[in-house]
Amino acid sequence: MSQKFQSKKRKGDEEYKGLVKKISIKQSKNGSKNDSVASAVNNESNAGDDEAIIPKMAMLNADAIIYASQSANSYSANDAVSKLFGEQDFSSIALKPDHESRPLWINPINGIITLEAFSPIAEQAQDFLIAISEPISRPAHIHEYKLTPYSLYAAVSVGLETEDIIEVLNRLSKIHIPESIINLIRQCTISYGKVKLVLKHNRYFVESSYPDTLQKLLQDPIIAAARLVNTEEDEKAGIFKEKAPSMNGLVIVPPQKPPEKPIEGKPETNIEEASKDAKKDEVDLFHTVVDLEKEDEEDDDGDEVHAFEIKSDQFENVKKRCNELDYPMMEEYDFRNDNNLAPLDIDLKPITVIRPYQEKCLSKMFGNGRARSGIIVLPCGAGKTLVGITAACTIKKSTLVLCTSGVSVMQWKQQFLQWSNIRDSQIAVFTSEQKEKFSGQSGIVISTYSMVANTRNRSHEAQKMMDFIRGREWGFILLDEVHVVPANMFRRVVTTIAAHTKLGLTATLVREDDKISDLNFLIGPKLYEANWLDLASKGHIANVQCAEVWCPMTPEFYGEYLRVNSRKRMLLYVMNPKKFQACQYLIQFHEDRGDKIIVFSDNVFALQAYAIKLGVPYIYGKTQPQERIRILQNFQYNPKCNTIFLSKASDTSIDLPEATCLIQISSHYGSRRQEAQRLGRILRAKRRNDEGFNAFFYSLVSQDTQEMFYSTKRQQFLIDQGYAFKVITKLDGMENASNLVYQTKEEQVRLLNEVLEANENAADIDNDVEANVDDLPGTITSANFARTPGYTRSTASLKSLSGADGMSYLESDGQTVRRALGVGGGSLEHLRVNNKSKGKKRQAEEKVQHNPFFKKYRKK
Ligand SMILES: Nc1ncnc2c1ncn2[C@@H]1O[C@H](COP(=O)(O)OP(=O)(O)OP(=O)(O)O)[C@@H](O)[C@H]1O
Repeated sequence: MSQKFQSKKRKGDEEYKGLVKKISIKQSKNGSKNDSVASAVNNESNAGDDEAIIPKMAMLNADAIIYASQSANSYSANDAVSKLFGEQDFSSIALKPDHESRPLWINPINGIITLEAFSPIAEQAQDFLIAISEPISRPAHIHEYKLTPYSLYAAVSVGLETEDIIEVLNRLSKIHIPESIINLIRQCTISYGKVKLVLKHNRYFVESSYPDTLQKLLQDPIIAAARLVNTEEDEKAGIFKEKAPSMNGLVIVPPQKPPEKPIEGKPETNIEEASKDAKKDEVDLFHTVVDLEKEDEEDDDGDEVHAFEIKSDQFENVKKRCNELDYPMMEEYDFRNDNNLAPLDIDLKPITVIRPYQEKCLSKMFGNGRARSGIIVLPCGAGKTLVGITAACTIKKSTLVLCTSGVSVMQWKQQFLQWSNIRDSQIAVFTSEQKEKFSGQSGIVISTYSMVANTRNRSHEAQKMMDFIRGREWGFILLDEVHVVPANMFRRVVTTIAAHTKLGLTATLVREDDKISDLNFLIGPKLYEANWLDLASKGHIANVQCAEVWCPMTPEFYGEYLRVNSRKRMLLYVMNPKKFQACQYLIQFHEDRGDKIIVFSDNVFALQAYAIKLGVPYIYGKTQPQERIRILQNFQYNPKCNTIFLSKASDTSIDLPEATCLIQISSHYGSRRQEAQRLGRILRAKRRNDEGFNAFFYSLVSQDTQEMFYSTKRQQFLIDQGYAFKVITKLDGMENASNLVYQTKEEQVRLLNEVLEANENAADIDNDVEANVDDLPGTITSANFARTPGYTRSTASLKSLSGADGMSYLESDGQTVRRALGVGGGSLEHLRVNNKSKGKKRQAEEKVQHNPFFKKYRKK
């Protein structure tokens, strides 16, 4: 087990112990466990709004853990070696006789589930585990998941029930489910998912199949005061039927009909059929999970649903109160029966075929014929946009889409027009530049979080647009890149706009500020999370070779690095001449192979210095829109423009499927999310289905500097998704390259002086990003593609390429770091030969005729 892995584990265990301690103190103060929970609820009620919205899940978690830690010793066989394993000694737990055919094991102390990903039923087991637990780490052979109160809440939200979860887990487990885990599941699911908030005919109803729960809620003074007693008109309208008087005035909602058309555009692919047959045996073995959902539907049909109405201006208070009472309300929208909101005439175009995993996440959202609010997590480039559009086509009501930048706004609009039959007049854009309204009763508005959440300095036009957005009821609100929006901005948006269904989309449900829990309650539970490597193996996203390239510092740079303050240090390790050379060498190497390369730097000083020195075009926050479009178009369609430099401005929202190689020269501290988003720029590579195709992701780090620490931190998310980072300690062949920059000591010292003379602010990241990104027009779309010259790009055969062969590397898969010099049989030279004629041809072409586009970027 690697040190990193162990320290992560230790940290998790310490957090648990911390919680246990906290709870124990509360218990001794308050006398009993229940009192402690009650006091926690009271404390939360008194806390600010931010905390009150989050129920006491952590407390539940801690309660369960107390149980677990008390019984920890009972898992030890207490033999001679037990003490070596401490609390992790589970030698007394008996394996089931047929444990070999069962794929998972559960840690009774911390709820971590270890899955054998090579088991024949691993795929189905993964589906189940995704529904009930958080994926922690999913490399090729062994996966780790963790049961948490949030994940169990999400499980209940998509229709799983307590006993079913325990039953299926038991079937899949090599050991009998430990008592501590059963307790955790029971405690976390007992009250969740039992109460729903349903908006019907513009009236809010609290619904449940458990009348006792509703009675309990009605005993709360705040909820009781918010209740609206049903009138006779309701009965006449036939919406409800009074239950027996003993039900204290609760009404019974007629059972839901199953949806006529579950999801628009359901694919009927042969692949699906074929894999169904092949997996029949496994499915038989796994029938419990599959049947579970069927049984649910059947049960649902027979269930009596009870409800009471609440005043519409009180729904936020009731929601908050239910959270405090630990009965968080799931939000569901009965869109098929909503005759109040004007319908939106929108359908997927007949040519649109959604992929199986896209269908799977949508089935979690629309599983019971209503629309559930929640979050869908799909890798970058896996098609979140189409998932959102399909959801809008299913709900068919006015839709508000919020994105992080003006660029994304334009891309969303273009994608709506591409995939659906929506008319141009029905789709409006609200950005700092355009303030459009749709015509007619219903339509789509696409805007940014900042436009909607901003409360200061609104222009008259913007204010009118805001009144338009706030003054109406939205059937659906789509929240793109939910993980990046600051919590307070998010709260402002979600609480001021009336929407029946909220869907959050993201690739990286990690926030460096650990505010993910806010999202669970502001939007809803996570409905689905896809496996990156799984989608790559099926060709939906590209296979990527990841490598960290270690660049030694020159003695002069390192001497200054040890001397100067931390801001200048950053500039020194980014501007290290050896890194310059590595970058240039990799660009040449990959251009010769026929790759299109993006070089990322979030530091503008370095971005400009590298790009100008290497004669390559670059885009950063201050680049004018016209110039930006010109550069991107050249990158996409000009065979002579194969490399561009981009700043932080293009981390997300840039769709360049031509890009097949990414080199990162400067990255902002240890952001795991940013690293994943950058990788996302090449996951959508057009050529991903070419035989043997690999995209390449290089992170250049200066050896023995802070950058190495940040780099390791940044990679963690991708390592958890199963990506293995090769560490290249020496780029094979670089020493023989004669045309590299900064070869002589004089040149290196001159560069050092430039860095030392640079203003302190030169170490800043591209701060113009947020300010400018809203103003930037979209990247190349099918609409403006028509206006571009008819360039085509020939593809090289990549059959024989297998990665960074021949380089000296260490491999880091999160668990091992091993030296593997020259492994792979090939060499850089060998790889170059495969595309040599093509590379030579290109060089020859360039020699003859310099493209005027580059002139500006070549150093005079
Ligand atoms: N079902 C599908 N059929 C054909 N093409 C698809 C499908 N789904 C997605 N795509 C294409 O895949 C590409 C990536 O999609 P999209 O931009 O929605 O990804 P994303 O998940 O939002 O990525 P990111 O997180 O990086 O923004 C787009 O070019 C899109 O048109």
